[in-house]
Amino acid sequence: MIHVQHLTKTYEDLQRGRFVAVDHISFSVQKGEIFGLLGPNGAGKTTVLRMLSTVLEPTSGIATVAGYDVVRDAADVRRHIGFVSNNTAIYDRMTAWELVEYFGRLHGMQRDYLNERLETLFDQLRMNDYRDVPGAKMSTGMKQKVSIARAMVHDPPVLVFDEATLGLDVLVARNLLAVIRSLREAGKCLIFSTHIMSEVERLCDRIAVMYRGKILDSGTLSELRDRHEENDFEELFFGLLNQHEQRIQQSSTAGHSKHVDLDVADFGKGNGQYA
Ligand SMILES: Nc1ncnc2c1ncn2[C@@H]1O[C@H](COP(=O)(O)OP(=O)(O)OP(=O)(O)O)[C@@H](O)[C@H]1O
Repeated sequence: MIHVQHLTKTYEDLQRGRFVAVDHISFSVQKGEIFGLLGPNGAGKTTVLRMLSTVLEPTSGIATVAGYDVVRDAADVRRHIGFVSNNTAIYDRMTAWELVEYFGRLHGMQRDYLNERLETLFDQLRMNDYRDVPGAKMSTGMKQKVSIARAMVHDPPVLVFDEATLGLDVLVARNLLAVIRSLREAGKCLIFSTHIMSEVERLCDRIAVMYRGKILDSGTLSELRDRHEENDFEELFFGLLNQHEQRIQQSSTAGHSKHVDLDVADFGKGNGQYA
C-alpha cells in the first residue's frame, strides 16, 4: 500500500542553510497494518507524512501510495489517502454533518453516495449524537472525530495520523486509539506518528524510530527488543538515539569521541511524555 525508498527532503533555511529534514528513509506499510513513526520533536515525521500526502514534494527518492507516485500521480494519491493531524481547522458555524459533507463535495462525491457514506461514517465513528452541533460548540474530542470523518469521507484505503493525540485528554486519546484499531480491523493501511512511546507500544504492528531525519531502526516491538537485547522500550529508544549521537560526535571530532547523555528533557520539550 505504501512504499518509500530513499525518500529525502532538504529545506533551504535562513539560519541553518541547506538542511536535510528527511534523509534517505525507506519503509513499506501493508493493508491492515498500523505503522508507527516514533521520534522526538523535529525528527522529520511531519515532513515524511506531508510528502506522502502530496503537500510537500520530495527532494529525491520515491514514495508510492496505493500504487501511485506522490509526484507524478499526486491527484490519484490524494484520492487514496486521508490526513488527520491535531490542528485541523473546524469551522465554527458548520455542524459536524455539514463539515464532513462539505469535504465530500470537494472530493467530487455525488449527493446520494455522499449521504450514504456520511450515514456509515457517523455510525462507525459514533458521531450521531452531535450531527447538528456547530464547530463553535464542539468539545476537543468531538472536533477530533470530525477531523477523522473529514479525512475518511472519500473512503481512502490509507490513513495518516500526525501526532493526532497531541493536546487530547487521556480519555479522548484512548478513544482515538480505539478508532484507529477498528480501522485496522477494517483493512485500512495506517501510519501513526507520535513522540509518545507508550502509544506505539500499545498500538503499532511495526515501528520505525526516527531521529534527525533518519530511521535508526524498524521492526515489530519484539524484533526491536530481540535485536537490541533490551526489553524496556524506553531504554531501547534512548539507546538508539545515544548511539546515533555518538556516531555523529565521533565523525565530527575525528576519533575524539565523547559519550553524550541524552535525557528526557532533550526530547519531550518538558511535557513529560517520555517520563
Ligand atoms: N518549511 C521548513 N523550512 C525549514 N525547515 C523546516 C521546515 N519545516 C520543517 N523544518 C525543519 O525540519 C525538521 C523536521 O521537522 P518536522 O516537523 O518534520 O519534524 P517532526 O518530527 O514532525 O517534529 P514535530 O513533532 O516537532 O513537528 C525540523 O528541524 C524543522 O525545524
